Amino acid sequence: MNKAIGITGGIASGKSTVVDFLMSAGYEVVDADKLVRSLQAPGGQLHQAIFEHYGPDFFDEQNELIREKLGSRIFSDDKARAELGSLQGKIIRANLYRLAEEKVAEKLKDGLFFMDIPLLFEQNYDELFDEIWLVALPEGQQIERLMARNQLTEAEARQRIATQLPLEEKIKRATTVLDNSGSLEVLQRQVQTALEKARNAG
Ligand SMILES: CC(C)(COP(=O)(O)OP(=O)(O)OC[C@H]1O[C@@H](n2cnc3c(N)ncnc32)[C@H](O)[C@@H]1O)[C@@H](O)C(=O)NCCC(=O)NCCS
Ligand SMILES: Nc1ncnc2c1ncn2[C@@H]1O[C@H](COP(=O)(O)OP(=O)(O)OP(=O)(O)O)[C@@H](O)[C@H]1O
Repeated sequence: MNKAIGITGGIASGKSTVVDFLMSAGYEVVDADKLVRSLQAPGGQLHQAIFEHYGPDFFDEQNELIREKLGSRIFSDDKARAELGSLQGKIIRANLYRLAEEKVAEKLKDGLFFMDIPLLFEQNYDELFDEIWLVALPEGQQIERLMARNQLTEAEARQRIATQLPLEEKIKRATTVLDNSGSLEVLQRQVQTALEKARNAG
């Protein structure tokens, strides 16, 4: 039986960067956002429900969801975000649980299974994991990195961060905190240490 490790953190905190380290070290990592995107693609379990609720204006000529448009809608409106949660929540949850169950039973490097799952705490996925690694950084730096990566204004970046659980709350629920306020090398060393601990904990 593999050990399941959830990797989480606020928007633009550095989860994908941690995942890149793990994957280049040969570990398998399931990406929850990617799974959600496949469910939202034409023919996927969520596509029809989103189409019926939001209408054709939210889809392009290829019938693909215009993600930035739906993102702008839900990040600026609490009610719209809650609605999207009720529309998608159950199906996403069932698929993530199924995938985790499958992976935990597979033969994997060092008996470790990782899932990159941004909304782990907000949507209460804690019980799926033996360990939870939180990628953390001060809000000022998070805003800077988010603005640079997504070409957002400071107000837009702050608004997105405000839709997520505060960092202090996440720290309380994490088993390991990876501080990403320094260089990539410093982050990588913390990942190595966390990996050694996870392997030794059996
Ligand atoms: C609204 C959508 C279509 C926007 O797509 P887009 O490609 O612009 O963003 P992407 O999916 O890459 O998400 C980027 C980041 O935004 C944050 N985020 C996404 N959804 C939410 C939300 N409902 N509340 C708070 N933060 C969110 C996460 O940090 C995520 O990593 C998409 O984010 C979505 O369907 N969100 C719901 C996802 C969900 O419920 N996932 C559950 C398992 S993590
Ligand atoms: N230690 C670091 N120093 C400088 N920039 C960094 C560092 N770590 C990550 N970044 C940059 O910050 C941005 C956010 O990192 P990354 O994409 O890994 O975050 P994420 O948590 O996966 O984001 P999201 O969940 O929003 O997709 C990226 O542009 C990345 O290159």
